[in-house]
Amino acid sequence: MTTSHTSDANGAGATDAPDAPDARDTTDAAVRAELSRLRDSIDNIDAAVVHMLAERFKCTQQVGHLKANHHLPPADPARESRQIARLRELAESAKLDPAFAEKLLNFIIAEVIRHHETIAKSS
Ligand SMILES: O=C(O)C(=O)C[C@]1(C(=O)O)C=C[C@@H](O)C=C1
Repeated sequence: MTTSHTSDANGAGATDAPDAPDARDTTDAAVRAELSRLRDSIDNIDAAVVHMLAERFKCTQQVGHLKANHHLPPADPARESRQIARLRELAESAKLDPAFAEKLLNFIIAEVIRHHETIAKSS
């Protein structure tokens, strides 16, 4: 930003020469740097989530084959209840919304059950 401002959140800019960098330029640069730093961490976390999910699905694929081979049902609601109770507790102690943790686990498990059903049909 190279023009002067009549006012801004810092109260800066009103007395700047038209083409001089003002306080808002400095703030913008600092905010952009902070945003970029945080986004780098978010990208790393998203990558870790994808890798962890890929590992989880590798395990559940094996469970799917085991269940199909032994004529076990794809879903195990009692196991799910224990997982949800455990995850809600973990979420609470990690200051994550337990309802969100439960929704996320249910979303993942629904996909796993779909995979199990596909495996069972094809075996
Ligand atoms: O543990 C099992 O029996 C699974 O099939 C895995 C899993 C899960 O994704 O965690 C999926 C479906 C079941 O209803 C319960 C749990």
